[in-house]
Amino acid sequence: MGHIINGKQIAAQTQVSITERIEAFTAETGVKPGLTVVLVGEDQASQVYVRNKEKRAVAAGINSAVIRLEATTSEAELLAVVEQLNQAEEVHGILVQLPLPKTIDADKVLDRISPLKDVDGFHPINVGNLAIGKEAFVPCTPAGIIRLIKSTGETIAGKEAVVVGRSNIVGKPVAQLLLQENATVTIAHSRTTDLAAVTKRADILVVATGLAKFIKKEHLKPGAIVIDVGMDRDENNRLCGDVDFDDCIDVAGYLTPVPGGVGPMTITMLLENTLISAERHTN
Ligand SMILES: Nc1nc2c(c(=O)[nH]1)N[C@@H](CN(C=O)c1ccc(C(=O)N[C@@H](CCC(=O)O)C(=O)O)cc1)CN2
Repeated sequence: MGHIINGKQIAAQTQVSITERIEAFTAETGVKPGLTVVLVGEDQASQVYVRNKEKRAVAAGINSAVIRLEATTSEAELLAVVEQLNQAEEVHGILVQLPLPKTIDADKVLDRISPLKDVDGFHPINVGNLAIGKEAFVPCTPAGIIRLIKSTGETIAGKEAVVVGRSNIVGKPVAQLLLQENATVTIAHSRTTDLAAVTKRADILVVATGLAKFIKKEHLKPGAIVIDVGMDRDENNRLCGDVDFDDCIDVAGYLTPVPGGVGPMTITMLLENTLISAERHTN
């Protein structure tokens, strides 16, 4: 039976140490890290995530604000809000919650956020700096994934890592981070022929396909560390991941559950990025 990686517990422990660092930073500088989240529209899941971000930011000692805008907000109006936040001295981190309404070009908005306040790590300058190993804001979900892998105590250097999925938000950045940790990295995707032959090589398998219970035990190397980034619905409309947990738990060495795996780490890493940004903005 593989070990379950308890993301909820690791996120809570990590939040305690970030809170202590924020306390020390504020005591030394008199500055409270500031985070503003912009939420456009009524997407139910986004509302829950944004409320959780606000609650956890406040608990960590961050000055947290949420700007809620109507679903009918135009792209120009949203860009003007981002511009104001770029100029606001007390705001160290800006996050525009995704998805945005279809009437708004998300890339255009993300590109307008100052790269120095881009705590999501989605701005092309941060993406580029991450790729060439320079100082960058690291996207929160990929950063959390690396922490979860490290929590197993296994070394990453020299291991075969396979990432299934090539999105800009998870697949590509997590591959970059694994490469920085000296893993041998393969990115597989929907056009990969004989996926199981590729995933079976993986000592570390990160799955971000968006397909419910897509990865079965036949895809795994016995003992592998398996990180499930999926947030899908099963046949009973229950939240599940891209990995068939019940099928894989006896073959994997370590496996993240859904819920309670990668998701909780995303918000923790956002708090850390906000602290890092406040430190960089404060001399
Ligand atoms: N600007 C951004 N937008 C979005 C991001 C992001 O990183 N930046 N990620 C997701 C949503 N998200 C945070 O914003 C997020 C998703 C899920 C979780 C989480 O803790 N999930 C729980 C389950 C929750 C449930 O029951 O529905 C879990 O996995 O245990 C946290 C944050 C898209 N948008």
